[in-house]
Amino acid sequence: FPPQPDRVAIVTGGTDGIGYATAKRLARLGMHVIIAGNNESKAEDVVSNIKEETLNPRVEFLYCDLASLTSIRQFVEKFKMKKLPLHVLVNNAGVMMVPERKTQDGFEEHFGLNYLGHFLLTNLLLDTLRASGSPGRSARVVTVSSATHYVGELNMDDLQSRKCYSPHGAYAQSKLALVLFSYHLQRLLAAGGSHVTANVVDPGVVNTELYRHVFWGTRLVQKVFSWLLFKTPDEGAWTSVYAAVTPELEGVGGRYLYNEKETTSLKVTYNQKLQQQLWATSCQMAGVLNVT
Ligand SMILES: NC(=O)c1ccc[n+]([C@@H]2O[C@H](COP(=O)([O-])OP(=O)(O)OC[C@H]3O[C@@H](n4cnc5c(N)ncnc54)[C@H](O)[C@@H]3O)[C@@H](O)[C@H]2O)c1
Repeated sequence: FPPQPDRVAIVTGGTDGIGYATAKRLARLGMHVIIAGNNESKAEDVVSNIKEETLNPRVEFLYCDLASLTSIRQFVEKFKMKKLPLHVLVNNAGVMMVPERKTQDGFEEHFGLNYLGHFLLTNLLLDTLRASGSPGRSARVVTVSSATHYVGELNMDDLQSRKCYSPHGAYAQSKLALVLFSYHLQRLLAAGGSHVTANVVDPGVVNTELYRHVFWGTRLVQKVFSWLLFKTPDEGAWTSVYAAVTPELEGVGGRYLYNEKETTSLKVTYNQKLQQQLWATSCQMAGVLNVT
């Protein structure tokens, strides 16, 4: 990929796993990388490791708890005080199959953190993204979903899974919502004529700590056969990095990417009415203006 010395990126969850590998790769390309995360205990080591390995001094950590709408707003305020442009936003952070619990604002955790947190973050950063994209050099929103979205169901009457909670179902719903979000965002951006694109990526099955809440048997398989069945975090980051910087995707949005190739997502994700419905509901939940 071409060097990106004058570009700025935010990577959520960039202290671990795929996010860490993504942040490091973008830093290696010369980007100013801001890691947005809640893992403060690791932040200092992570930042100094990336700086050392990439010889790029422009790597920093800014606290952002995606399970708190207030924290997200504070993060955006702090970021905006830096008066930096923003060329790439990687919505990467996530949790998987956690027991039933709620975010600070009372949303089911997968929905609230994986989906709604990124929905708010992206909305609050759209003005900066719009101002930073230019003809032939668009700003990019890259959202990390998962193949799990293929078995997801969006339950508009019970987005918080109150009637019946299944950790897998709630994770799948959050990843499905991210695909719908990304497609609708792309349509909004294109309709507004802005030089910002939105794509969604599936990293594949990657050997990270995301699996900490799954059944112990699966954990065992991960430990023993990771070399055979799982991608490394560096390999898992590849599609995110591709979507963030490849010249092949200049001006191109609304794609679902797996192994750096466009592929089709679940049929229902192309339902524009549902995309719009989810967007409108999310605006209410996150307290942002619905501009559609
Ligand atoms: N690992 C896989 O096989 C796989 C497969 C498909 C999709 N994904 C997706 O890739 C993304 C990255 O996952 P990973 O595998 O690197 O997992 P990981 O557990 O290694 O990393 C997740 C990151 O999210 C951050 N995070 C968690 N809660 C947060 C919060 N409240 N606020 C801010 N940050 C928070 C963590 O601190 C961590 O940095 C996730 O969105 C996940 O759904 C992973």
